[in-house]
Amino acid sequence: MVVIGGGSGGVRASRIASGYGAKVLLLEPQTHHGIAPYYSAIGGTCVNVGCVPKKLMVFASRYPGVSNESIGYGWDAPSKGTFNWDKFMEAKNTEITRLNNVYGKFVLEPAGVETCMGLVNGPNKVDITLTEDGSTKTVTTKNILIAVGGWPFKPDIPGIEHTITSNEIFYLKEQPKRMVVVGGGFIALEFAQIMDGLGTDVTVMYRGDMFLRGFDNDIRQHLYEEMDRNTGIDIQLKTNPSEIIKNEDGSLTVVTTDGARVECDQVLYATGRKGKTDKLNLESIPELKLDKSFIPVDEYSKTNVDGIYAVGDVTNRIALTPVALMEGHSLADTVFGGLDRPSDHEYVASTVFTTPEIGTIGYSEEDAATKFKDITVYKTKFKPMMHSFPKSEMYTMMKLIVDTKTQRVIGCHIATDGAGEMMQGIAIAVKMGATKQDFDRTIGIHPTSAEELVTMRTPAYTYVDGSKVE
Ligand SMILES: Cc1cc2nc3c(=O)[nH]c(=O)nc-3n(C[C@H](O)[C@H](O)[C@H](O)COP(=O)(O)OP(=O)(O)OC[C@H]3O[C@@H](n4cnc5c(N)ncnc54)[C@H](O)[C@@H]3O)c2cc1C
Ligand SMILES: NC(=O)c1ccc[n+]([C@@H]2O[C@H](COP(=O)([O-])OP(=O)(O)OC[C@H]3O[C@@H](n4cnc5c(N)ncnc54)[C@H](O)[C@@H]3O)[C@@H](O)[C@H]2O)c1
Repeated sequence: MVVIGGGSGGVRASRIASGYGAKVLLLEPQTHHGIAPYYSAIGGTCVNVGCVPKKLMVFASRYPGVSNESIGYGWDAPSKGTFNWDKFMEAKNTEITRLNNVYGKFVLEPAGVETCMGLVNGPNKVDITLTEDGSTKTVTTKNILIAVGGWPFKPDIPGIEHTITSNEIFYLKEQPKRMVVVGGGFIALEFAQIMDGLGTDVTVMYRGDMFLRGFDNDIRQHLYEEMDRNTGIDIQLKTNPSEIIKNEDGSLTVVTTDGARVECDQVLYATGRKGKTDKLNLESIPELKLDKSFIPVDEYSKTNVDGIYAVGDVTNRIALTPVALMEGHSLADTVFGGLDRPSDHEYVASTVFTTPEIGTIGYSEEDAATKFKDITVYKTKFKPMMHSFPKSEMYTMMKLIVDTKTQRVIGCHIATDGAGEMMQGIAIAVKMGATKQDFDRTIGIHPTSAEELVTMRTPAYTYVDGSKVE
């Protein structure tokens, strides 16, 4: 098998397939992270310009909040300190280089990885351009796995070339003093909060009524209120830029469709990602079905052409690292391990690493009411001990959505500190099919916020035949 793309899905599929005795060649343009044109390297988006460096920035951004609250716990007013962008970025780069080296030793060396661009050239042929010297060769193979991931999408408006994406933010030479973030998904909200925490003046522009479309509505509203009250972020809903103007002093002016103007130093576009298929020479397999930039696959990650598979973000299923890992693993188990392993995308938990974090699994209240018709909703909002003692106005929200007929918990949504860590355990229970009674007979851990999940006894309201009954 030739695997094009050494990210989460490609690396996992390669390792498992070669464990079954398959001859695998894995292609990736860089051994180490770095700026344009690739940004990514072995390990993929997650390790180089995604989950990992992002989470390091999340950690960095939360110290001022902790320091502020410490006053309520009896600490004399701690110095606010200043954030040193250069120092952080240097340490971040060293850490990502360390991870690249780990991949080199444990993935590149044993798995026969070529550092090169791979381009398909028909159903069983891949052209390889070596990164080192630009020389080319062609290999023939029984199976091709396309695991090239995604790339940021930016709408085509005047001045868009002056803006950055999540790729560039990890390599900015200096911390912007003022920043506009465009979008209302995971990346926009995470970076808005990161940069606010680090001391940048942030404006979020989201074109819709409320950000995080598709998430539970109460949780979206809750996050909005928490961000509005506890951060300096100027959240502008129903707002979309129409033009970006570069001024003589290097600053930028964002002009919105309703004529407003916001001055800033950087504009971060986080308006979604497309599949990175544009330079893959897919024209060489005209029979291969595409859905715009994405490659549709069946539950076994097989395309409509025999011997060609795709996993991860490029398939436009669920764009998360653990999902790409599962897809790559299942594919290798099925094709090389003789097992029947369809990918399983039901009840996948995820977390938006804002403050508070938004941990979620299963159906939102709105989707559950449409699909299951009769549901029972349990809901709580409270000030957790950690924030109530220092008199901070920071609230937690937790919701359980239960299928009334079977009593199965079909959705759980948590907005609180550490929701990601909390949600992983809940995800096991929900995936196993736990009922509300299973939650009820589980003894809480005291004193925690999480114990609320097993002590919510009275329904907030129900839905009967899809309609809300208070
Ligand atoms: C800013 C950001 C933050 C994120 N945070 C999280 C998070 O907290 N949690 C989470 O679960 N997910 C997160 N994600 C999503 C996660 O990174 C992706 O879902 C995951 O990396 C997808 O894996 P993949 O294998 O499909 O592709 P990728 O990891 O993108 O790997 C694809 C690889 O293919 C290589 N490639 C592309 N074209 C070619 C070619 N022609 N030849 C050879 N190689 C090629 C690329 O260089 C790349 O390294 C984040 C994403 C971003 C952008
Ligand atoms: N914590 C995590 O697990 C995490 C973090 C980051 C990214 N991710 C993954 O990466 C994916 C991509 O993240 P993302 O934030 O780029 O995408 P997204 O799909 O989550 O959000 C894109 C946002 O841009 C808006 N948008 C789209 N086109 C627009 C346009 N023309 N003008 C204005 N706004 C526009 C959308 O309304 C949406 O709010 C996520 O869906 C997620 O699966 C996960």
